[in-house]
Amino acid sequence: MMIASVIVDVPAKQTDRAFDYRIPEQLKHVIQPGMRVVVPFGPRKIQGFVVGIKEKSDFDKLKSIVEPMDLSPVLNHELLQLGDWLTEQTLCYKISAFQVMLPAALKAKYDKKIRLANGYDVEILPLELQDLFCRNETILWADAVEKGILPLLQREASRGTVEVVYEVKERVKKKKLKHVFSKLTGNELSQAIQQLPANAAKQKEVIEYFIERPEPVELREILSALEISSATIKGLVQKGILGEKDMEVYRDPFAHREFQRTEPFPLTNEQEKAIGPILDSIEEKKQHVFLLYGVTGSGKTEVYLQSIQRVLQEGKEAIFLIPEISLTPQMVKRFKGRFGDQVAVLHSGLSTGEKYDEWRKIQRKEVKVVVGARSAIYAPFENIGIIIIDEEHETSYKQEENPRYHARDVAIERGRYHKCPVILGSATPSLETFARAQKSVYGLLTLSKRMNDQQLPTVQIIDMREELREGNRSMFSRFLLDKLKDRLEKKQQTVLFLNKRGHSSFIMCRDCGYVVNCPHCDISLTYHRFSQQMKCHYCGYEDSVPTTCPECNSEHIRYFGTGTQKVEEELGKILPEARVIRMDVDTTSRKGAHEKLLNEFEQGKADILLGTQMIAKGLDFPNITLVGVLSADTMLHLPDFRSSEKTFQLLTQVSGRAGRHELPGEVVIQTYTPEHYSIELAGEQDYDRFYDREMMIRKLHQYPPFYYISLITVSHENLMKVVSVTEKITHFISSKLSKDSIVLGPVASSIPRINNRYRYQCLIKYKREPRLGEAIKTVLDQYQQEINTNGLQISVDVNPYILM
Ligand SMILES: Nc1ncnc2c1ncn2[C@@H]1O[C@H](COP(=O)(O)OP(=O)(O)OP(=O)(O)O)[C@@H](O)[C@H]1O
Ligand SMILES: [Zn+2]
Ligand SMILES: [Zn+2]
Repeated sequence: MMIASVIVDVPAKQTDRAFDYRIPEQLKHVIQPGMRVVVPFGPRKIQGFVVGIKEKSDFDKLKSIVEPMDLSPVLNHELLQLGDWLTEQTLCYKISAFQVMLPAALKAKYDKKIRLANGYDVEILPLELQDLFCRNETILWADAVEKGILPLLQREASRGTVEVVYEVKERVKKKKLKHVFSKLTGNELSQAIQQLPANAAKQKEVIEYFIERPEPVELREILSALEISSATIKGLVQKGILGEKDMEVYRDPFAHREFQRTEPFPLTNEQEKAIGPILDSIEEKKQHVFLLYGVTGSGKTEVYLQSIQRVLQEGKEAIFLIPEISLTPQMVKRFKGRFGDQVAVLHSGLSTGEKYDEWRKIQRKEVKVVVGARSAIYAPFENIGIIIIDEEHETSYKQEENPRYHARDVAIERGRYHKCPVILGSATPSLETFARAQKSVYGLLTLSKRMNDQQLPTVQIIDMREELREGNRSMFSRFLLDKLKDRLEKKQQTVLFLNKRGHSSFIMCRDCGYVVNCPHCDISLTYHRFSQQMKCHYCGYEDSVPTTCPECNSEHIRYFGTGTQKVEEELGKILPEARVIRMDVDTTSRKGAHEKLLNEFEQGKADILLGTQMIAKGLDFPNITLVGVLSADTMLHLPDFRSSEKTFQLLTQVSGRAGRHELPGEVVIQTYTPEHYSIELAGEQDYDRFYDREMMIRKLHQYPPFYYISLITVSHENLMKVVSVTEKITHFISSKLSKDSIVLGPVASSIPRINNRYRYQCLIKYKREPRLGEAIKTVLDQYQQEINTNGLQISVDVNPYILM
């Protein structure tokens, strides 16, 4: 008898182990480790992953596998092992570890069918199958099971003649939004304008919009772009000029694009020196982790590209990770330009189905390079030759839900398996990584000069308190304003950066200082200009903006904070001649908008690019000679020991956008705390001194990289309950650890209540605690009953990036 060990799709403590199932005779040669199967579990039939096959079981009465869900394994041997490792490292359930490695389509609801693979004729199939495929383009999986032809199909699948397709049900991920489109041709529209009454200015504006851009547009977008109400559109719909329909908003922006092929540059001396050890490591087939520490614009990307090229020559595959926010069209162009259609791109703009298609290209070895954000680290390649993590310091590489993994750790683990180099690249490495490079745990490769031999841009720090004292109440210092005017005259471009992170716009009473908070969470509500609503970002609570202050009845209660729209308005007043492109979540929510705006800026259609985090990275335009940072310190005051590091990194990245080509660059940083070392040293672009300074502080306060930390957060509706459970946990953990470790708690989390649940935490700092994982598991076991029945929640984050 053949028996399969199966991890079932029930993420709970009691089911977090393999269950044995009998493999029915007719599936004996079908079932393999790494396949998904349907198994009976209690009264239900659920999905599971086969993790092993054996001949004996300790149990006698085994149930049988109902059917397989795949023709070939979706998780290869390496990824199955990686799942075990993830479980150990992040203390998550096995099933969560497997699921995080797969595209959403394989988790979702779907219709499963089998069809002839592209380029094959029915004649290639055995007779029994020919008949079926002659009559139908696809065969339902369920029918194939019933007819008993799965083994036949499987043989064909391994020859590549048939394939399984999943049709993701619409409901799952695809988002449909109301779009407006023109029912008339360009000429007809022009005529229609003539026929409108003279006072229909708004309607005329809409028609002009469609003459310029005939494609359908999302309703919400045109309303905000033209600042009109939906009544204007309705009027045009009634006249039969426009139509409305629901349309899918996701599209692959690269689908129909031709990419111009580029050739490798001859490397500079510095680049040669940096790439040498990487190429050696590829040659020797040895795992090696490198930090490529190169200032902005020093040609890191070219080093990545040429390393990948070597890997491809060896017949191997490459994974290139980049933060979602930097996964710009420019970056994609550089990869597709060099490697053509050997590149798969995984980004959040793809629909579930499109992501699944890209994943399948990887699995079927149709591509050799994957470029993508965090989850692309699980690309199912089997012969990896290099893994590269660009902007390795970015915190988005840490997943903030279970399994709480860091892509850097996964990369190093996979590199170990494949015996290949792992490259961590940054101009501002994380302290953890730089410290390891200093201790030679990682190889240190340095690019200290910019490509064009230009100096790094000069940086001027402006004290905004001083401005205020001298009567300047504007959000622009006089110095920055002068520079802006100067660039306008010279017809050079400026990037204006507004730091939004940790800086939400809230509603405040100017008379009494009252701030509107969420009634369920101890945090202020965020104002959403578009819907004119206030929203809680933690529980979703929504309310309209009060017209008078609930505290003092004053009418001076309003939106506070500097949004990009507000900056744009102010620019319009002080520099009316400047052409401004604004990039933020509002103007880039539509697919392709991001690229379109950047293209316009590149083509010189604007003088100033104004934006948030999304413009801090990756821009490489020759005409940018000035970068202005409007609010440098908003992030400094977050309750997070990494806030100085994040501020330094961000300021350095933004500054790096200026003067990357022939023209020299200049940076102006406005701040209320010019004396803070992370701002001062970002001004000097002196990473090394920042590193020394910050390391001293980390050492003093016993934080990473001197100590590891783990965070346990307890939450419950009853405050007393939370405090007492956290206290017990703190005691228990302390008793299990060595005296060199520090256990802090119980303390209230920095957001002490979310969705009416109180939150307390216990923070553990340690250098080496092999028994910590076990101790935490014991805690979870002990409270399992309460977690299941009375709503207690305990979450564990090993190496947390968010401490709130
Ligand atoms: N060897 C080379 N010869 C000529 N030009 C090069 C060479 N290497 C890189 N470049 C060009 O120099 C510019 C900067 O290089 P690149 O964008 O690779 O730097 P980077 O270090 O990745 O920058 P950042 O991290 O700031 O985005 C690019 O326009 C690139 O095409
Ligand atoms: Zn008030
Ligand atoms: Zn809330």
